Amino acid sequence: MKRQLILEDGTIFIGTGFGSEVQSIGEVVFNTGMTGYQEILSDPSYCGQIVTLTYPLVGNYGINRDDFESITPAIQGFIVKEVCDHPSNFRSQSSLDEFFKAKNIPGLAGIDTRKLTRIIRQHGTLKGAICGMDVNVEEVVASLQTVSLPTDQVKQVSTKSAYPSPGRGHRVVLVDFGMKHGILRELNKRNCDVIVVPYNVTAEEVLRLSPDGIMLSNGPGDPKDVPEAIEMINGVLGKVPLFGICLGHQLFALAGGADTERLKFGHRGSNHPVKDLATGKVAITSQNHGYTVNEESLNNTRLTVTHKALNDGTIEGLKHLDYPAFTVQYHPEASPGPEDANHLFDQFIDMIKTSKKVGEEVCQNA
Ligand SMILES: NC(=O)CC[C@H](N)C(=O)O
Repeated sequence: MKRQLILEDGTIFIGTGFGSEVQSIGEVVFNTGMTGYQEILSDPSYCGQIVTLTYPLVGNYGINRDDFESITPAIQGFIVKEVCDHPSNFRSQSSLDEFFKAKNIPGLAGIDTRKLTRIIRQHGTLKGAICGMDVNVEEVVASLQTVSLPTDQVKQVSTKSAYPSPGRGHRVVLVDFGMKHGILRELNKRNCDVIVVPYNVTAEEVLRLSPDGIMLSNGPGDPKDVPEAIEMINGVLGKVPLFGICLGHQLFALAGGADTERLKFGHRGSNHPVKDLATGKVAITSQNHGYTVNEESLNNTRLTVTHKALNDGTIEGLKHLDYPAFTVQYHPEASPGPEDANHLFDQFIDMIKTSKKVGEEVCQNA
């Protein structure tokens, strides 16, 4: 069935609908990954957004049991050049069409997604609506121009209550701002005794769980929409080693007194080069973010830049000068994407071990 994408600047793309036939609106963003569509569409950081892929044929290996990054996708819509109706893979359980119907998410195929991407690159991220052909386009454009999108995305996707993911190793409190399951998998692989907690947990509640380390997850939206997390981070900083990813990195920066700002069209893909300023080594990383830390705002803080993006020079990593705490803007858990940065989870575990050792020595000398 014919359906369309209407952008707030009045551009229209007419294609064929798949999945649900509901009308939806959201921020239209593009991802340049050549594979990994299941992880992308189930990454909670895309909550409230309509995602388009620049890779032209999507759905070939279907949807399987194993590759989800969350239980239910939080995207507002999915736009591809060509959707595969008959996936072929031993793991495939359903096609994209069947999956999106079951999840009540609209899809649009048959449009020039690279042209759409160029428009977004030129104008910056735009709001858009996926709808049928029977709407009044002028009215839709006018409402897109005036509507404000929700700001409670983190609340929508974070866990409602704490739950354990037990292990025999270090206890890690993982603050779920819209966590990709890949982060939990990486901690589990390292035998961590993980407790996942909601986004609005207080510092006291975190410390009462006696963590050896605190992990701040990725998540959707503007970091400034989560002030309770900034307060929590300041309450735990210096008391327990801390590692943050993506939204966790941005919140760490805000807690440290720095500022964040919106990027024109964001970084979303699986091949973003990032330089480690200490070693000069470049990692190819998986990324999905629309905000970044403002470099000048770091001037009077105790935070220092550890990593930079090679494409546009934006900040990709920070560490605290006084406390065991570091964060990255990119995704060391990949899912999807290259695993060049996976060692950062080991660095976190090493930081926990060192802190424990220092703590023991202090106790012995007391
Ligand atoms: N993946 C993330 O955690 C994204 C962080 C934030 N929502 C941004 O878009 O910049």
